Amino acid sequence: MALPRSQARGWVKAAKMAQRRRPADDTGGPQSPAPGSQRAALYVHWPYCEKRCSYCNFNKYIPRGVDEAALRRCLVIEAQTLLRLSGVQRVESVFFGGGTPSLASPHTVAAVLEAVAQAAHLPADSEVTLEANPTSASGSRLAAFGAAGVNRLSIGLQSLDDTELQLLGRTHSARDALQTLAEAQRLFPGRVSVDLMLGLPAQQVGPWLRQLQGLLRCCDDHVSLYQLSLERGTTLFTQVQQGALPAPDPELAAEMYQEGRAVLREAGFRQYEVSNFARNGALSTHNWTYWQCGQYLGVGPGAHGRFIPQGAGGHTREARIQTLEPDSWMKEVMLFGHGTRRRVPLSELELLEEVLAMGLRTDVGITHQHWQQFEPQLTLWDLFGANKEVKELQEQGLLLLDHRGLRCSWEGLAVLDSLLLSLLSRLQEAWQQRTPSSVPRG
Ligand SMILES: C[S@@+](CC[C@H](N)C(=O)[O-])C[C@H]1O[C@@H](n2cnc3c(N)ncnc32)[C@H](O)[C@@H]1O
Ligand code: SF4
Repeated sequence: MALPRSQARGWVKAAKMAQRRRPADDTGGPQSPAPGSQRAALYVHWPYCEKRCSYCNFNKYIPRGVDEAALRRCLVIEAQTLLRLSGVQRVESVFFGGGTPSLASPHTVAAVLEAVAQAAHLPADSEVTLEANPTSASGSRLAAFGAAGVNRLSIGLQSLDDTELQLLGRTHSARDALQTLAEAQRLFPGRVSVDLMLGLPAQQVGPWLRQLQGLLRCCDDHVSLYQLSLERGTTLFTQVQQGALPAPDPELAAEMYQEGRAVLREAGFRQYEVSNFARNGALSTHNWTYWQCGQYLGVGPGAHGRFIPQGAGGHTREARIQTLEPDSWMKEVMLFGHGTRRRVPLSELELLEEVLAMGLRTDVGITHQHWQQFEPQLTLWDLFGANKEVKELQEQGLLLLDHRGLRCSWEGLAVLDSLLLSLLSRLQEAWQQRTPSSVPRG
């Protein structure tokens, strides 16, 4: 029986949501923590923002007053607990995301890093990224974050057009954003990323491309392009629903994306993932771990993690989700040492679906060696070598299956969602055809 399309779509969405770095070379990726190894990446969620942006439905809160000392204590305790539960001994990267982590005090960032370094090995050259909003990232604050251990910045520029920034409910102007970008590059040369959105209501291809070209004249070596996803419950969604704003046009958004990636390629950027572009090897090590299905620990309200807990048979990887609301999360951390709200053991098939959906987001795709780490018996050739739909996708020049493994072509990467539906269906079909005795354990 094939995978129901609705379930396959769930995976496509999950893989997209995971958008969110030591380079190897300009064709491969960084080494990611292997499945079940004692290495992991660590994500820390700062749950507060100054103001709600009109499009954002991330787990964030507008505080009346933050007891930062208490929050810091809880982040430290939870990081220590999850490192102990996972048996992780080496942390390859740390990512402070949010919310707006550039609103945190650099002291909080330093305290979390110190706790991680005490509980595990945190190599001196580990990538430590902070998401920064222009309004809370003055030069002196960025320098203080650098002194606290941050060595990479991801700046939420979103647009270089003040009218669009107002529509998005951002607290900064294009000028603020460019000033922050210049200061960031002075302090973290070669390690500054910018997020640019596309597909906004009423946005046109030409002006947006001129924004991108303007950005390329002053940006560093990493750019993320995010297509607006109109999320229920946001102000923007209501404005569109009530007719106050035109609905984003998916065809225009697709055109912006196609033209944008061509402009970035022309400027020497490698599209190493569906939304991410880097030159001079400036890939995100941390995000690479997600796409390669390495282990990661998620610390803070609403953070997600994937790791094999020690002592519970030691084989099954779990998806962990921390309690969303900061005050409830803090109470749980003080009581239990962590605020894990849900632990979901991943079946072997679910893990393979993740390997497929996440790996194909990258230009490297899934190498045979990588696949074998997760599934030693059923090879990529066994699965897809004789499949009619896969053959058709290869003939259309969208997919490649060869001695290296399975990956999208340049054209295929732009339409990954439609390819994934067929591939995930084929994986589930093959899985169900196996006799129970041939299903590997571990
Ligand atoms: C959740 S924010 C956190 C970092 C920071 N607070 C900021 O605003 O830049 C991370 C990125 O997610 C993207 N994002 C958030 N909501 C989105 C949406 N509805 N559609 C597309 N991208 C979105 C934005 O581009 C943003 O840069
Ligand atoms: S986009 Fe960033 S700043 Fe805006 S509400 Fe979301 S997390 Fe906060």
